[in-house]
Amino acid sequence: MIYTVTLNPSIDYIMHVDEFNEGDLNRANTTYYYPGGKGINVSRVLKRLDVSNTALGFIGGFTGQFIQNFLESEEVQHQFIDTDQNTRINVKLKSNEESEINGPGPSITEEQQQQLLKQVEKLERDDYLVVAGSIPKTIPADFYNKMAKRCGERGAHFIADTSGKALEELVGTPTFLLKPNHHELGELFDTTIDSPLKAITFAKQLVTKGATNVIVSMGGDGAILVNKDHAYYANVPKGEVKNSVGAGDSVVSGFIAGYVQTNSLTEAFANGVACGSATAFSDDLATRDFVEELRKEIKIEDLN
Ligand SMILES: Nc1ncnc2c1ncn2[C@@H]1O[C@H](COP(=O)(O)OP(=O)(O)OP(=O)(O)O)[C@@H](O)[C@H]1O
Ligand SMILES: O=P(O)(O)OC[C@@]1(O)O[C@H](CO)[C@@H](O)[C@@H]1O
Repeated sequence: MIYTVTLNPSIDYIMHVDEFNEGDLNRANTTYYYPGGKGINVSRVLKRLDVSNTALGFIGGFTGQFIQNFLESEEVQHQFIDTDQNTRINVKLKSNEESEINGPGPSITEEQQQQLLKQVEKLERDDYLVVAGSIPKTIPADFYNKMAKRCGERGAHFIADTSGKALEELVGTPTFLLKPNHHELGELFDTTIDSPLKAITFAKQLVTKGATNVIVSMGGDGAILVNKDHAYYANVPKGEVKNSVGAGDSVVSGFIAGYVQTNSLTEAFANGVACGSATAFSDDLATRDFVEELRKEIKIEDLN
């Protein structure tokens, strides 16, 4: 089974405003409400790719109820832990530029954290656990490490898509896949990643320190996948970017779907990139047909 973890889910409130003027009354012409949080996005896209999975994490209040109803309407399984407080609402403002305001989210008690760790202890050999998103302030920054350790003990694959202190804490911990974008990788090593070759250099350091595979997505400039034997580069398809929210998460979904369906890392990587672009070129998340269409445009090169 594949499990995703979202410690701080959200309703993503998407507002399209023709021309946003700071300090003025602005009126949106279209708005959308989607369940959000990186793990939940990974779950929704996996389901669209016919890969059954279960979403874990903390959820609460009327906003949490909306997310659960939405996931049920899409037949995404979930086993969330109730937080008593409202799940946050993140505002995604789409005008000439894309701006985001993410809420802090509810407080998570020590007891609730233990409940989640207990769920992870039930994982079985060859299961997958995907942790994705930031760690809220009330949870220690090394919380993902505790999950990674439990996965290791159970023989399950641990995958992380996170940034900042949470990513820093994971360096040196055995992981099946880390998926930073080039900004997050640059921040980790206090440098600017401005080319695939530079991304490969720093991704290799993560491999040396315990990551089996590292994918670095670089928006419209392609992506790399590095492991101890290879350094692959993938181009991205051409198209109009409508929505970058969830594009990185979709890379993770496409990779996992490709890997469990074909057992080939290069096929998984290409599928991941196709899936990221299918989301970037859509209003909501990628659909299976669109991923298949874009997959044909992606070529993988081994740069090692
Ligand atoms: N301009 C683009 N053209 C084609 N594909 C794109 C473009 N921008 C993003 N993508 C697709 O989305 C994927 C993820 O993009 P990016 O590297 O920006 O990740 P991210 O910053 O983690 O995403 P997110 O916005 O979800 O946090 C890319 O690997 C690619 O497949
Ligand atoms: O605050 P975090 O956890 O860093 O990011 C949360 C978030 O911005 O990431 C997703 C897109 O990747 C959105 O659905 C969600 O609103």
